Amino acid sequence: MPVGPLTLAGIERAARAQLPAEIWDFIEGGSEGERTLAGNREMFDHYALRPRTLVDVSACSTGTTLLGAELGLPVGIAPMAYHRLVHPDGETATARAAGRAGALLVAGIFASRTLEAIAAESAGPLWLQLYWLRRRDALAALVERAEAAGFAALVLTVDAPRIGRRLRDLRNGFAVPSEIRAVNLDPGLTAATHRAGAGASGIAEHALEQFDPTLTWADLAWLRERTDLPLVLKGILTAEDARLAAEHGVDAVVVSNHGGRQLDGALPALAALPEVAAALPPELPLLLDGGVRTGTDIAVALALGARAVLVGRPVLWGLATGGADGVADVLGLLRTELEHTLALLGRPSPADLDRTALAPWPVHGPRAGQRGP
Ligand SMILES: Cc1cc2nc3c(=O)[nH]c(=O)nc-3n(C[C@H](O)[C@H](O)[C@H](O)COP(=O)(O)O)c2cc1C
Ligand SMILES: CCCCCCC(=O)C(=O)O
Repeated sequence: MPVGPLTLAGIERAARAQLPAEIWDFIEGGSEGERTLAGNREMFDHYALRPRTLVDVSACSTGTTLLGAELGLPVGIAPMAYHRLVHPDGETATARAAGRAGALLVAGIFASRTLEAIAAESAGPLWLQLYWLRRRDALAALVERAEAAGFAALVLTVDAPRIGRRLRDLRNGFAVPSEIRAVNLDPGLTAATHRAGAGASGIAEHALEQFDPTLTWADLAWLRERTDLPLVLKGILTAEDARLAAEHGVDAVVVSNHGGRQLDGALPALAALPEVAAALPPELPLLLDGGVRTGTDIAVALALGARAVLVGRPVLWGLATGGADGVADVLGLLRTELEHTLALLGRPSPADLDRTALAPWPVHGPRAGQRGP
């Protein structure tokens, strides 16, 4: 009897085999030389775990709380545009799987299913990610709809005044197929997304037209005036910006370099985590995304100060290969791996993880291909 994938890498292989090359490139790719994309993964190799023994681990739990909500595991689904690129059900299937697992779902402003349909399928905490659009009326309308649909927080992405130079998309002349739309936005607003010639990217063209690059800290007040929902900033990589975020009263911060898709050469997310954690008041929830692929990775991020992690591409791999069941497989594997890690590390719950769980990885040299069978 065939055994299903035992790691996210197995699901990745299956997704790659079935997706059209230009969609694969859009999902997997980073910007420019993809150094930050690679660095996100490599940074996890800098840490070793320090297991404690003779600890009762008969009842390990992966649960945590985040902005007042209970999570079954300290994992959320990162906001990603257009889930329908990989599966006809799109974000509603993702929402179903997140709810089943007790994971957070951060729906993207460029979701390809409506906010209301996503909320109807969602049984767990649901946040909405926003870009700072020039058309502030469209943003205000979205905030209102998100509140009405039961979204519990807003996530403003602050690392994308424009889209990074994604060479794969430029080579492919990538444009989003016209039948897949950002249905929560006016079609006039997103038209450029669907056109691109050779050497151009519809995504980048769209962002140049619609994203407002004048966004500064002072603009956060505009959002605050329109909603009582908690405000989360995504895309913070420095202590300076973490301090400013706290001073401006944000409710949580996501350490992120956008999965290596924006500023190439930017710090790997895990490398930025310690300085951001040190700069924030301890009660302010901190999340990390970028390169999280195993339960061990989650444990390392939590030990360095994250309350939870967001996972991006692997969710689209799962969605591509099995719809809601495929996403459930991804979240289930992460939970299984994290639970094993906690038990063998002698830290029975996420709250038991701190810097004492980590040491520098003591062996130098290339470890390529040593990630298991
Ligand atoms: C296909 C794709 C689309 C994305 N779309 C968005 C988006 O609309 N808004 C956003 O804030 N981040 C977006 N991201 C970035 C993710 O939220 C997240 O920061 C990143 O994927 C995390 O890294 P990982 O994929 O290595 O887990 C996107 C990422 C991918 C791969
Ligand atoms: C034209 C829509 C812009 C979508 C941007 C999605 C995104 O952030 C990404 O990383 O890709």
